[in-house]
Amino acid sequence: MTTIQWFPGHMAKAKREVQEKLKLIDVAFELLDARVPMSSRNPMIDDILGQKPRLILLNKADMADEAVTEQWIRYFRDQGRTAIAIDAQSGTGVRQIAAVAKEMVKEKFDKMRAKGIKNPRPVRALIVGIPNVGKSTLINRLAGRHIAKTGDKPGVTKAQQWIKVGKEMELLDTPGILWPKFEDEDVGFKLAVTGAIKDEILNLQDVAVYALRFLSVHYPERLSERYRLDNIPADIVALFDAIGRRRGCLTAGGGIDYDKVADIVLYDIRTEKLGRLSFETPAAWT
Ligand SMILES: Nc1nc2c(ncn2[C@@H]2O[C@H](COP(=O)(O)OP(=O)(O)OP(=O)(O)O)[C@@H](O)[C@H]2O)c(=O)[nH]1
Repeated sequence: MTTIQWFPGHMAKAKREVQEKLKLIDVAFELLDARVPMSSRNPMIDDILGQKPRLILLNKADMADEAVTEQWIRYFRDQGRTAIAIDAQSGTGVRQIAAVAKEMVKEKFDKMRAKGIKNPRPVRALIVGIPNVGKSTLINRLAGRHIAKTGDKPGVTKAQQWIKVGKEMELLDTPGILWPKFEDEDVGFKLAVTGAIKDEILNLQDVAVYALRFLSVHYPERLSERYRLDNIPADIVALFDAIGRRRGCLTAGGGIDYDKVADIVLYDIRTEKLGRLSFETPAAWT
């Protein structure tokens, strides 16, 4: 497993690498995490992709709140962009990608035909996204076989060739890896909550505090149900205590083991024990 350290030099290199690849392709697939579409977005993406046709793929939609994902699709549509929800792991939504991509580059290909090219080449595409957003999983899914290395931990993508996706599309087998806006603390927490950045990077209790505050406001009924709480204490320590007591997270001295509570809450979020959750809504971005 490689660990990506994002320093200014690395970011400049990553940008250059993506821009080199852009010369080879017709359409870019911007892969985002449907649960946190803004936090999983590269802050310079418009600058990096320029005028290249772009299809936004809201991945891991199986874990996101469906209603919120619909809002995001509308949000992007209002900005003149096309977004679709997919689940690269199970393949839901993946089959429509080639058709939508083809439609997006129709003008360019019509021009080729007008110049007398009868059978233009397949539409060429590149996947770009931050670490752990599902690039390798999607490449494998589109290829219909195992090509790219995937992993639970961030930073595992390797190897470059065209992969055939049906007759009409081909994909570069090495995705463009870009960085998130990690200087923003909120972004860091959201990426940590959804498991996109490694648990060693931020303090787990801090991440759990962030998650519980969010859930208390946006999904209180899920917390009540999961941890059998009659009411959700407004005080965060009281909430940790309540969950800790329910789950028997006690220290040797009989106090609450806050690390254990944090572990349980984050595990429950990441394994959908609290249901499908979205941690960002478009309302904050309009
Ligand atoms: N539930 C769910 N999990 C997914 C989906 N897509 C990918 N995953 C999981 O997310 C994790 C990361 O996926 P990868 O395909 O390795 O991500 P990547 O973007 O290639 O990661 P790097 O190699 O770090 O750049 C893996 O555990 C996948 O199984 C999805 O649509 N739904």
